[in-house]
This record gives sequence, structure tokens and C-alpha cells, in this order.
Amino acid sequence: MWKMATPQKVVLLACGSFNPPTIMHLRLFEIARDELQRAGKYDVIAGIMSPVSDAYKKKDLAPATQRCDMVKLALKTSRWVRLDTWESEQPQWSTTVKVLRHHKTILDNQSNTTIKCTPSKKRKKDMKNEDNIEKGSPTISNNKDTCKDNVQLKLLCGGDLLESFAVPGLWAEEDIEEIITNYGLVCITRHGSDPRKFIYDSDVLTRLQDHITIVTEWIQQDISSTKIRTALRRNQSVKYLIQDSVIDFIRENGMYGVDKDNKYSDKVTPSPMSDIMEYVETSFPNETITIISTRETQSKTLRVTKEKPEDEQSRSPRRIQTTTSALSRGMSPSSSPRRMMEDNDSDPDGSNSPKTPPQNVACLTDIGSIVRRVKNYNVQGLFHPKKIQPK
Ligand SMILES: Nc1ncnc2c1ncn2[C@@H]1O[C@H](COP(=O)(O)OP(=O)(O)OP(=O)(O)O)[C@@H](O)[C@H]1O
Ligand SMILES: NC(=O)c1ccc[n+]([C@@H]2O[C@H](COP(=O)(O)O)[C@@H](O)[C@H]2O)c1
Repeated sequence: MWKMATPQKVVLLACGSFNPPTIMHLRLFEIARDELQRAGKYDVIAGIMSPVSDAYKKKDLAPATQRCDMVKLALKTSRWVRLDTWESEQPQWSTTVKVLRHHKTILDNQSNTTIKCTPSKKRKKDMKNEDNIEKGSPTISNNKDTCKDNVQLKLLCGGDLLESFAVPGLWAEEDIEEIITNYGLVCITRHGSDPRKFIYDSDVLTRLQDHITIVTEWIQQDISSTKIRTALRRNQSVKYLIQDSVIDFIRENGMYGVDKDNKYSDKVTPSPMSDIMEYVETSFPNETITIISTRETQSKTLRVTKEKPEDEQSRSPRRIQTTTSALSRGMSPSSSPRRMMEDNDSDPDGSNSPKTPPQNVACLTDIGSIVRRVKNYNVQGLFHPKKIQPK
């Protein structure tokens, strides 16, 4: 009778900055495992995330300890992927082939002993409480098997990493050969990359293509750590793009330009203009207010101008005029913020309008705070925190 061959046990290793880890970093493992196990040829028993060390010196790279902490938090909901800190603890940057060799040695050393694949009691309990876990799937937690010998280690990456093989001086050719031939590559398609075409275009990769598994991700998410850092810096929501626990960690540690005290950063997507409008409508019921918000990539300026009402008619209904020029590069940074009370500080109807001369306040990264300070103040300045002495 025909008997199916025992599936090859595989451990997947993903190297990267994870600065911070995104849901796509976690998805890579799930996508790869599905594909490898689909035909019954492989049994993916574990995944390893290995953050690069500080010596990598990539722009805006957060300290390895923090990146490891974030990866650990992110992986709390995974039954089979774990963090490994060895690479991140190295004083020198380790080439990827070196990291693979390290983990392969460990796996081989364990080949005669029995590796305990099942999670610890505590871990099992933790996992029971986690709602995000798919139940009954063939994971190592309910797999009484042990990770015996002959475990294959494969490098897991996104299409962009594969394409970086062509960047002059970045990868040694012998490293590429060793990675692909001795270990094997599982590459997940990524927005903007075309790994199949890339392999076709390369004689070396075409020769080695039997060792490369390209997996098309049909539910593509154009998420990158860079985009996450950009959003955080701008106090935009990153909820559902990275784990809540990671968001909390980032905020608690004031990473990536996030204001520690900013209560808004992950809870809601701030809507600066609607926040301002709401504040203005309630606080300046009898005024005509013009709000001009200009945003630029480097500097963002918020201007609030109070105009004197022309007559009673013009107050009802109130005219609130807004102009938003999002990221308008052409806007001169010198289009300096205006005083709130431009021409006439008098307050004929004794309304909420300011009675004291406008003051300068430091602009905060939190637009909500700015909104709360609009009244009676001249709001001006760049969005990165900068002390402006009150006049
Ligand atoms: N959205 C994604 N789709 C597919 N692969 C991804 C995606 N995001 C990251 N990866 C892969 O994850 C691995 C680790 O990536 P890395 O930590 O450099 O993330 P990144 O988002 O590309 O970072 P950065 O934006 O800081 O350059 C790489 O192999 C990369 O190709
Ligand atoms: N020659 C090499 O081994 C080599 C070159 C470039 C990047 N890498 C690795 O690729 C991973 C992702 O790097 P980037 O975040 O720069 O895309 C990192 O773990 C890095 O160490 C390895």
C-alpha cells in the first residue's frame, strides 16, 4: 500500500529589525506555514524571530532590548513562534548566514536529545486566556511529538529582502548560495516586489530556485515598520496594524516620538480638524472663526484667527471657514502662524472671546492639547515640542 512520506520538520527563521514588529511580521509565519504544510510535505514545528543587533546601525533603529521586548509582547498570542535574542545581543552585526548557522548548530545539537516542543504549563495557561488563538489547529501545543533530528531550518523573508540580494555590496554571493542551498528560502510576496520575476532575472537564483518557496500573499497589507514609525511620530493611530501590547509599550517608553502622556495615540484616530471645529463651535459661539491648518512634511503649522463679526446677521448662522492644505510642500514655512486676535481685540458682546492679549504657547505633539489651548492663545509653531516663552 502506498504510504505518504513523513513530512519534513521545518523551523522558520525571520531576521529583521522589527522596529517595531507589525502584524505583517507575524503574518509572514502564518502564511509560510500554511503553504509549506498544504501539500503535506513539510511540518512546520516552530518559528523564530531574530531581531538584528544595534550594530546594524539602521536609521532610527530603536535599542535591541526594546525591540526584543516588543517582539516578545507581540508573540504572546502565537503558539509556535518565539523570540530569539542571540543575534540582537551580538556586539557586531551578524550576517544572516551566520545567524542561520548559529540556529542550525543548536538544532543539530538537539538532534540526539529530545527538544520539548510543548509549551510550559504557565505558557499553556496564558494561551488559554488569550482570545486570539485559533482553536484545534495542528500546532505544537497539542502535538505530543518531539522535535527530533533532521529538522530543516529555513529563512523566512518578504519579497523586498530577496530583492535586496541585488543591492551591490549588501550580500556576498557565497552567502546567498549557502542560505539558499543549505537552508532554503521561503519568500512572501510584498507590495512593490515581484520575487518570481526577480528570480527569473537572476541566473544564480534561477539555478537555485528549487530551494526557494515563493508564497503569494493574496491579502496583502502594505504595512512596514517605517510607515508605523511615521504614523506614531505624527500621533496617528496604529491600532490594528501592530499589537495593542506593543502600542502600550511604545507609549510607556515614549518611543518613536510618541508623547508618553498622549492619551490619544492608540485609542482613537485623532481628527484634528473636527476636534478644532468642535472646540471652536462651543467656545466661540458668537464669533466668526477662520481656521487655517497647514501641514508640511517637516513642519506643521496651525493658525487660528479670530475675526471680528461684521454684524449681527453674520453671526447667525455662524460661518466657520476651514482650509486644510495637507502636506503642501509648496507652502512656505515662513507663512508664519498668526496671532489669534488679529486686528481688533475688543469684545463687544462679552462672549467667550479672549479679553487678554494673546500669548504664545508651545505647540504640543498632541493636537487635542492644542485644541484645548486655542482659546485666548496664539497657537503657533512646529509640531515637535518646542518651548516658546510666553510673552
Ligand atoms: N508587509 C510585509 N509583507 C511581506 N514581508 C514583510 C512585510 N513587512 C516586513 N516584511 C519582511 O519582514 C522581514 C523583517 O523586516 P523588517 O524588520 O526590515 O521590516 P520592515 O517593515 O521592512 O522594516 P523597515 O520599514 O524599518 O525597513 C523582512 O524579511 C521583510 O521583507
Ligand atoms: N549580508 C547579509 O547577510 C545581509 C544584508 C542585508 C540585510 N541583512 C539582514 O536582513 C534583515 C532585514 O534588513 P533590513 O531591515 O535592512 O531590510 C536584517 O536582519 C539584516 O541583518 C543581511
